[in-house]
Amino acid sequence: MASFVLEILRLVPSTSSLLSLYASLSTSLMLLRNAYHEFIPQKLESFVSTKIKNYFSRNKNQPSYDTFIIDNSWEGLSRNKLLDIARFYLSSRIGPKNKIIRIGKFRGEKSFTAGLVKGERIVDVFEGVEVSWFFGDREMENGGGEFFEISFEDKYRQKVYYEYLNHVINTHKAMTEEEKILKLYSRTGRHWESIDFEHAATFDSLAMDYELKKAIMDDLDRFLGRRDYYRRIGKAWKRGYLLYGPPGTGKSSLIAAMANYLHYDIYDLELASIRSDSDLRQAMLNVDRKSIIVIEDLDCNSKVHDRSNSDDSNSDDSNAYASNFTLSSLLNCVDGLWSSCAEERIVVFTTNHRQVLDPALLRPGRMDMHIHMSYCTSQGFRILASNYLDIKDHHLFEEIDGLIQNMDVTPASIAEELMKSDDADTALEGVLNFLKLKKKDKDKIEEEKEADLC
Ligand SMILES: Nc1ncnc2c1ncn2[C@@H]1O[C@H](COP(=O)(O)OP(=O)(O)OP(=O)(O)O)[C@@H](O)[C@H]1O
Repeated sequence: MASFVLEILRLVPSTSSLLSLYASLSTSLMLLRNAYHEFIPQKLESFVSTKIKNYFSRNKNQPSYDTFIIDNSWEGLSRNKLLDIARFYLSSRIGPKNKIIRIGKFRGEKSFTAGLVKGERIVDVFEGVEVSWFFGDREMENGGGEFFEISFEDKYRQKVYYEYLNHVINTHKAMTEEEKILKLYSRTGRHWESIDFEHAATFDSLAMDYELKKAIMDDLDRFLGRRDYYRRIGKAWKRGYLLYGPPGTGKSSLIAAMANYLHYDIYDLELASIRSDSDLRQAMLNVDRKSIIVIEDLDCNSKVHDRSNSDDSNSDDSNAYASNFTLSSLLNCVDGLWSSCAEERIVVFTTNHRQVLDPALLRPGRMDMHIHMSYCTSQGFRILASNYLDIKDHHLFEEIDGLIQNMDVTPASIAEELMKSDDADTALEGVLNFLKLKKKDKDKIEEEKEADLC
């Protein structure tokens, strides 16, 4: 027995040999760790450790999550529309769990609007799948700024990608179409900003001849119903109108009537605010579908004046009118290659003096329809009387008709007279006196001219 114990003791390593084994083992481990950090890139290292963590967390029945990011860091000119869609969609998903929310009440809206605050999270449930949204803001680098993060269990990746995101887009579409309040956009800096557009003008209230009015409405109807036609003939689905005529003949009113008729938003593009060709392209590309882009008072923009009457015609670059943008760039956005990047929209140019515009803008095919906004006619006057006084006939109509036909008076000035009284007799007397005064002035000028000739 004693010899057996002695044998066992001999086999057990001594304390010193155990210590030296421990020392060599820990040295090897340290060397291994240093080599791992030195030769394995950090990205690969974190990938491996995430995978290991995921593996163990799965084994502990803890789900792993995937994340989609919606931001504006994409290369290119146009804004990521999913940002706006997400913001709008989430405003309808804000619930009691959100401790801090933004609230506001805006023109045209019956109740409050709620919005997410940056740094807040919101959980949406889609067909039993929990989707967590985070609204954040990065430094403004690479057009970054605001962003959304959508996180969900990785096993629902396909569902979120193919079904949930479409659900978000479709819900946004249905919400905006259902309670669509038209918007009037203008540019501040490099961005479009909007306010609610509540102009009451309609084709019914427009004082212009019936035939012209009908021709415009028919043209718009044809445009709306011709999506496939435009595809077939290989043209972008858009339409251009040039409205020309003296101030106060209703050019802006016609644009408002068109927007109300089509239910399109208006984008008011001031050429004076455009800084370069790329700025112009960016402005045009960031216009949504179902919109009217309005470029008013073209004659006030030196860049679009008739080149044949301009000193610039002798310059090296005959297209460059000023330091900001070129006419060719404008034309390109209207009906060139750039115009085909956006569809279902209408471009309206207005001018008080068509004759000073560059012929390139006026050549056939450039603008689909040239609409002359004329001085007030008898038909126009009847419409104004019906709008302002709610009357279809009056004993003064004939005398007023006789004067209006031979004079250059704008619908705006007749409208101003009609607004002076709610009483039809008084208001029409006012119109008559105004016209008689105008006629007197006109006769005097003609007499003076004749005298000069003699
Ligand atoms: N054809 C019209 N039908 C009905 N109202 C009109 C018409 N023309 C002018 N008015 C009235 O006159 C006001 C001014 O008209 P509007 O601004 O549409 O004219 P405009 O041609 O766009 O003028 P400008 O060239 O100065 O911008 C309108 O608010 C409207 O009340």
